Amino acid sequence: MTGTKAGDVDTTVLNLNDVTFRRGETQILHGIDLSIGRGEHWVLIGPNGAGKSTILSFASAQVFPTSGTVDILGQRMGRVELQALRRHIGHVNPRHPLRSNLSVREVVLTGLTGTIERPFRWEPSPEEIAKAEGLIAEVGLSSRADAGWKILSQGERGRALVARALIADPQLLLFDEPNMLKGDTYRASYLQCTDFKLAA
Ligand SMILES: Nc1ncnc2c1ncn2[C@@H]1O[C@H](COP(=O)(O)OP(=O)(O)OP(=O)(O)O)[C@@H](O)[C@H]1O
Repeated sequence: MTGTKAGDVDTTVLNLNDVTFRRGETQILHGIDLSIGRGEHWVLIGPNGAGKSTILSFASAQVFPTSGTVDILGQRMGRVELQALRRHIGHVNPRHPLRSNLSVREVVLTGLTGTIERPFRWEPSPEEIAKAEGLIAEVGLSSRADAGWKILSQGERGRALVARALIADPQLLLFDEPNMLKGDTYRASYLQCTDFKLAA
């Protein structure tokens, strides 16, 4: 879909080649080719149920396609350790599947481990905590840093997820349903995203 050459690790951050996705008898995606180069900004637009979130689940190294290949940051899914790959991807997912009641600060810190839950025995460094606090302030959540996930509003969760997505200085930043972020938060996160991609 772009002029970027597939497999060009230096300039291609994401490459989907002839990807299909099937669940049961239902063919959800078929024959998807998508190549995204470093520094490019893309928007996926389509009707409800078209498969946008499913494509983002491949791009974020969360879900394997039924067939076809997915290369993320020069690494082929199925041939790399997914958690290591996820640490380089910022994914703002409105269906963030957190089960425990981590605080905002802890959720943001899971961006460093590439996990949903806080890993057993993992302790962030003082520098990492300071970075989390800075991002929490940037998304306007400082007064909620100790609040548990379960009591957060949808908008507050969205802000926390933006900070989580940015904390590891990702090489690939994905927003699912960015319209859940309103006003200044959205603008701030978008500017961060733009700065990052221009610098990459
Ligand atoms: N694991 C699954 N099992 C069965 N069906 C699935 C699964 N994952 C996705 N689907 C179906 O695939 C279709 C595409 O879903 P997806 O969430 O990717 O759409 P979308 O384009 O993001 O939609 P929306 O704009 O409504 O968020 C939907 O009909 C959904 O029900």
